[in-house]
Amino acid sequence: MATVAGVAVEGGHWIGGERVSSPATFEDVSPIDGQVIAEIARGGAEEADAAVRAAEAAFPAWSRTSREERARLLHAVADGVEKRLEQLAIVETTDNGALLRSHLRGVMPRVAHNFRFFADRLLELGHEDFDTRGHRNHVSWDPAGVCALITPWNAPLMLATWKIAPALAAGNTVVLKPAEWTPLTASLLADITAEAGLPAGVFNVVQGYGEEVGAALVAHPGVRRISFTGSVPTARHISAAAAAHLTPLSLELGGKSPLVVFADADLDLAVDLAVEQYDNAGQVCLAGTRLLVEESIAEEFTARFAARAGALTQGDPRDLATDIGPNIHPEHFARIDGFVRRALDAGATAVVGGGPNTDLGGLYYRPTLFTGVAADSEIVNEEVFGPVLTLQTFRTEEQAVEMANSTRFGLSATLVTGSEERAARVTERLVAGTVWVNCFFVRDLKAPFGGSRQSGVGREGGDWSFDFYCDLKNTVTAPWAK
Ligand SMILES: NC(=O)C1=CN([C@@H]2O[C@H](COP(=O)(O)OP(=O)(O)OC[C@H]3O[C@@H](n4cnc5c(N)ncnc54)[C@H](O)[C@@H]3O)[C@@H](O)[C@H]2O)C=CC1
Ligand SMILES: O=C(O)/C=C/C=C(\O)C(=O)O
Repeated sequence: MATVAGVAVEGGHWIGGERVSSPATFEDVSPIDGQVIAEIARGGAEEADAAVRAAEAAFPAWSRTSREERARLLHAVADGVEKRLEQLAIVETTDNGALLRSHLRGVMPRVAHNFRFFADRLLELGHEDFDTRGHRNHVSWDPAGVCALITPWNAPLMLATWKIAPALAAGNTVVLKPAEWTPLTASLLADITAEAGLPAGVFNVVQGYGEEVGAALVAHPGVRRISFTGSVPTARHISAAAAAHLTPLSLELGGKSPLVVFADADLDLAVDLAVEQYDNAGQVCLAGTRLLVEESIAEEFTARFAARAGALTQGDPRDLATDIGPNIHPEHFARIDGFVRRALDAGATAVVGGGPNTDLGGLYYRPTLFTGVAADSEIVNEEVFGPVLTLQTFRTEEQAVEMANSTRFGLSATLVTGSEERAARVTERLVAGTVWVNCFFVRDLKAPFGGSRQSGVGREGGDWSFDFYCDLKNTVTAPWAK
């Protein structure tokens, strides 16, 4: 048990409704100041197996629990999240360095909303009936079984509960493997589910490294669904493991999304939206990191952007006035810096930032904007996952579309334009799971969410989540004899 920012957090796994330790542990380090904040159990194949078995044992009763009761319990979990919102927010900030302000105002309320939304959606989920030559077709959503959920560190509890809530609502049991850099809020969530009255084994957490407990979990024959959010290389490993048992999987991966600004745009709005892409120190998969700006306004846009970016406050994420906190980990910081150095070596110009924030030290990287970047350069095509944007210009709508679609990713795209007709024309041709027009990150959980190309496989959200987490069954019944 550790005390993090005054909150007691268990470092063990949560398996079958009990805390379980492992012979080995690893240190959880805060990106804010490099302090070790907790010792966490380092699971492996044994713990993955124990968690899947606990989830298998809990499945028959949970899958037959009425929809109303499942929904009630998920609302009770949401109540627990809301009751402990401040604790969850400060623990998450201490663990991953994202802004306390965001956790308090947006992220943790969204965590509660994830549970409430899917609880309510479950009760609305209809069943389809139709006739074929007098025979009745009845389509039902049957729970699939044990779901293995593997999640990243950039928005740990929000991205985990976005999967946990629909998986549980659908009548499945869950084994969650949070990222090893941010294990803490998953552990607090285990306490909250127990307090809410979720039966033992319905929700389990295994802690540890991806290559160890994560790999064992996704290769387990008892797992019926795998949902993963993270990087493309890890997705390849997980897909290969899933192939062995033909386990259905959902992948939400990285991006290199365009933010396209046309000359007819409201320039103040365009600059606001562009600066917003530094949110979470650039560690947002959906971020529009490639600014594509119509040539005639590029000079003015760049000047205004530089002024706005220069006024951002970088510092301790626990301070509510801070706009940009630290990046997650020294390894990740070095990776970001590598991208920036190679871009500079290749001749790019840093009109904003261009290196670590040496005044603050630690893991603080200056928000950076590059111009003079080649279309085929690394910095334009590879995901940095840090506060690093590029700016390229275009002359025609055709060219803008071509540039927007030019990477191997297709997660999101943002358009800023004053023309409704143009927005419709361009949107139709963009390869992206989500397109925002004159806005960014407006999310309705009813909407399908996921990526095209190498940004993902499949969609979750709304009824698409139930489609993924269930085995759809069609029962065809002949007319009964009268
Ligand atoms: N599309 C989306 O919604 C999002 C995508 N991402 C992407 O994730 C990346 C950053 O997150 P990271 O945590 O660094 O990604 P990552 O792929 O390294 O790790 C994600 C999770 O996978 C686990 N893992 C690693 N190797 C594994 C293996 N062999 N088997 C099973 N599990 C394994 C890790 O322990 C962690 O829990 C970025 O590329 C980002 O774009 C991040 C957030 C949202
Ligand atoms: O809104 C969602 O469901 C997913 C959002 C993704 C992020 O916040 C992220 O990758 O940072």
